[in-house]
Formats: sequence, C-alpha cells, structure tokens
Amino acid sequence: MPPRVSPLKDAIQHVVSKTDKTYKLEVKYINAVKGRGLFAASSICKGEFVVEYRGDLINDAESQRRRSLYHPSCVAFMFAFKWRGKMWCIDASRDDGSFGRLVNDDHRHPNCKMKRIDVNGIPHLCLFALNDIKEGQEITYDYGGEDCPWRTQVFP
Ligand SMILES: C[S@@+](CC[C@H](N)C(=O)[O-])C[C@H]1O[C@@H](n2cnc3c(N)ncnc32)[C@H](O)[C@@H]1O
Repeated sequence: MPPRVSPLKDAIQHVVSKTDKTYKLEVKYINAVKGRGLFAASSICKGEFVVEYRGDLINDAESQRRRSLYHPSCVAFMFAFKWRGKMWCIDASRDDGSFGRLVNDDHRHPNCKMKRIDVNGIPHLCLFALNDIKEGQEITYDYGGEDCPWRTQVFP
C-alpha cells in the first residue's frame, strides 16, 4: 500500500508518472449499450483522487477540426473545458489503455467529480470521490450538458 498523501499530491504523483491505480480500479464490460466501465476493486474514501482523464490536450481550433473528422463514437471521448479564459479539450479518443477514458456518466447519483488541476503550468482533468465508494461499485461522474442520448432513452 503506498504511503498516505493528500488527494491533490496523490493526483499530481499519478499525473506526473502517467499511472492509474491498477491496485484499486478495474475495467469491466457492462453491456452492449454502456460498453465498458471502471469499477472500484477495493474501497475508496470520500475526497480521494480516483483517476485522471488522460488524453491529448488541444486548443479549441484543433478540437473543432478533430470533431469534424471523427466518428461520433470518438467525439464522445472529447472533454471540453475552460482554462485561462479560453476553451481547451482533452481528446481521449485513442485507446491508450488508460482508465479515466472508460468512466461512464451518471447525472443523478455520481460518485466522483471532475476537477481541473494544474501541474507544472499544464491543466489536467482528474476525478475525485464525492463519497465513500465500496468495492464493486462503478465509478461515475456527471458528464454535464444536455446532449447525452442515453439519459432519455428507454431500454427494454
Ligand atoms: C467516455 S466513453 C465511456 C467509456 C465507454 N463506456 C466505453 O466502453 O468505451 C463515453 C461513452 O460511453 C457510453 N456511456 C457513458 N455513460 C453511459 C450511460 N450512463 N449509459 C449508457 N451509455 C453510457 C456512451 O456510449 C458514451 O458515448
């Protein structure tokens, strides 16, 4: 077990080393609609750093260019955010084996929150636990926005 550090320090360590908590998290296939998801392999405490949403950091112009070229299934991996007065995007469409890109949306009862942290002057998006998460629970956050089709779809 790694030594106890603050959630922010923990996040920075994982950002810098580009590592995921493979000892605490696991990827599982859920179903044909949701695809894969990220699950707690052991308990996670409220406030804890969970995972970075890792990908290419690109500016708004590059984001628009990629959006016009990508299949919608890849656009779904583009996370836009504001930083220093401008729009930026983390493009996680390339499957690099990282865990953050596999976290699904839950706008009603999310157990994590996405926060921006700056590391060496570069913005990074990280998920932190909103409450204690039990072993076996799916890791989720509120994607925000209104354009998530699965929120209104009724499945048989
Ligand atoms: C960033 S990816 C998450 C990982 C994805 N489940 C996978 O297997 O690659 C976002 C995509 O996951 C699916 N997704 C996320 N949250 C969902 C939910 N609550 N219900 C159904 N599908 C969801 C949608 O297809 C969405 O475009």
